[in-house]
Amino acid sequence: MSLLAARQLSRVYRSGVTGRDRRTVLDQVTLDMSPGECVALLGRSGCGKSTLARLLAGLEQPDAGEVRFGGRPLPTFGKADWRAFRRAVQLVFQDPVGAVNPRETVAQIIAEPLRHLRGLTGPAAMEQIQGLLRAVDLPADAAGRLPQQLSGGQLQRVCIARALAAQPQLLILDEAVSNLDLHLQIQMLDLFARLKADRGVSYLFITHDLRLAERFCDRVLVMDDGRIVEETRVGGAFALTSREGRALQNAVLPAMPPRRAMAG
Ligand SMILES: Nc1ncnc2c1ncn2[C@@H]1O[C@H](COP(=O)(O)OP(=O)(O)OP(=O)(O)O)[C@@H](O)[C@H]1O
Ligand code: NI
Repeated sequence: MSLLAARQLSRVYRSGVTGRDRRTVLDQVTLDMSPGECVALLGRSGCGKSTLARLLAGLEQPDAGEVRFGGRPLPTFGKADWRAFRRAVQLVFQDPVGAVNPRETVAQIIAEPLRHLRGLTGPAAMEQIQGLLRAVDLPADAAGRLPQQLSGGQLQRVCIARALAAQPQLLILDEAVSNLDLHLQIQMLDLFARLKADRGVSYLFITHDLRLAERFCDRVLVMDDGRIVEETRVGGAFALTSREGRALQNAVLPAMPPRRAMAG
């Protein structure tokens, strides 16, 4: 069974006054995610990871190819199907400031998907909001604050809570934990791992840190210049062999805490 799949997905951005300058940002990308699977997507800045994430989430249309959800191509969806898709596939962006309305409180931000996607309002919604804030390690009184009253890392966790509020089947994390300190990154990954174990949630985890990918994911995809150039299962001493993959394995990164700290 396929949860979300991309078939020969291409995206070309046009620029210049006449739109004559064309840049192929995604070049026939094909991938398949199974329910409950956790896939890491790595590759240098500008290789097309975020573009692929937006296409998979249905936020942008491909120039060629298609995205399929549960075996059906997205363009054939009716209105009710779109709502179900919105609920099933959530995306968290790297920049939390651009992803929220600055005039809404944290509670209002998280209440949005609860109301629109799950039909929850009033005390039932408030209870969910408090539970979600606890899950992302924010204090209960954060509910009444505005985005500008939070740190970048706190606002990022609000965005994660908002995505979780939909109870998605697939969470696309576009460097969604990269701006958090390592301790919090691991805490969030523990939370995601629990949701994976308890509810079978799947993840597309976009990162620059191969070690986090290795700890958290079942499979690693390496992108280079709009293509997936390498794919490998995680486990044992796996080696990446593409030019990009080798660069990732040789990257010098800050020290990780010991593995048992992951569970804590
Ligand atoms: N809306 C757009 N119009 C034109 N070009 C774009 C647009 N969005 C992205 N690009 C270009 O497409 C390429 C891929 O961008 P993308 O953001 O997908 O890369 P990325 O792998 O996510 O990079 P990063 O690791 O820095 O986030 C880049 O060269 C970028 O400049
Ligand atoms: Ni990106």
